[in-house]
Amino acid sequence: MTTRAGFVALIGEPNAGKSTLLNRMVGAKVSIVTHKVQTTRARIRGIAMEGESQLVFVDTPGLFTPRRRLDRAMIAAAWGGASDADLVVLLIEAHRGLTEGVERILSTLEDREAKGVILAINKIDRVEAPKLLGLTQKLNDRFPFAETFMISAEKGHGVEALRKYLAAELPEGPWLYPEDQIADLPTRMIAAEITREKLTLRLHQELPYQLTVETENWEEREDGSARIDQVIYVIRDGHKGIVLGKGGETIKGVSQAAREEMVEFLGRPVHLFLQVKVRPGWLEEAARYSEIGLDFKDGA
Ligand SMILES: Nc1nc2c(ncn2[C@@H]2O[C@H](COP(=O)(O)OP(=O)(O)OP(=O)(O)O)[C@@H](O)[C@H]2O)c(=O)[nH]1
Repeated sequence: MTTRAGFVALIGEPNAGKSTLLNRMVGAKVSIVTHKVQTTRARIRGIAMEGESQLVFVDTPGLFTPRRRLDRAMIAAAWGGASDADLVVLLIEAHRGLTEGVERILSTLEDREAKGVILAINKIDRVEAPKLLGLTQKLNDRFPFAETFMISAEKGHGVEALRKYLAAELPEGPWLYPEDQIADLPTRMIAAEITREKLTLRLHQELPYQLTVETENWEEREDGSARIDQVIYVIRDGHKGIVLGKGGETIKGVSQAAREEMVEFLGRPVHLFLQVKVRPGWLEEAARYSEIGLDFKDGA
């Protein structure tokens, strides 16, 4: 039996549908979908098994024009992730086509002499077939993609075919993560991710970009419940206020929503304790960068 395994980087403009696609791909055989699981190579977003292949999806933050130092580090990490990956999938939006942003990404791919890049045209539910064919032609004239897929990450169209293709293209080799390790979910990380998601939902654009959630303590209680202590780290005092909200309203809401989801996920009662702490200087702390899997040798 030949096993295959490798890293797959999903790249694309913000809003292209990377998270949606990732969730689809990881699908029922979910292992981990979290920003918080790290390796020395890149941040792992999820692992999918397809036949005898293990696909490890690595994170690439949205590609945009970097302003701050951390942003630049993020971009470097994104590209680091892409160049480290065995396969790179460029996700673009069918109705937006070859935008300036996509053009920039293609130029970068050219500069880096990226080979075997797979094109996935997403949101095909939003355009008519003739337009789609024209776009496919245009993009393939612009860049030598190894393969083109037309998908709707949201509706699930074409996702299975893409996943099967990726699985077959991965290099032969042993699985990177033992099956039992995948099954044994890093629940702490998932719990942190749940809280982060609730913060995102509640704060929208206000969400401090450099916010992290960590599960600091997890205690199994005799009555079958779990006590989970988490810290929301922000980089400056002002952010603390945003997360807490007026009279603590925001954090209360977040805590309640997160707790409910954790109860559902764990199938037992949860006592959730959230704290907001300022970790100043985080931005400029090089050590932190490497800890969160960021590599800023290019450009930062
Ligand atoms: N119509 C349609 N909408 C989609 C499809 N896939 C994703 N979307 C929507 O597009 C939006 C962006 O999707 P995300 O998965 O968050 O995009 P992303 O690339 O991860 O975004 P960033 O995190 O900003 O980089 C969401 O509102 C999705 O529901 C699709 O196939 N069709």
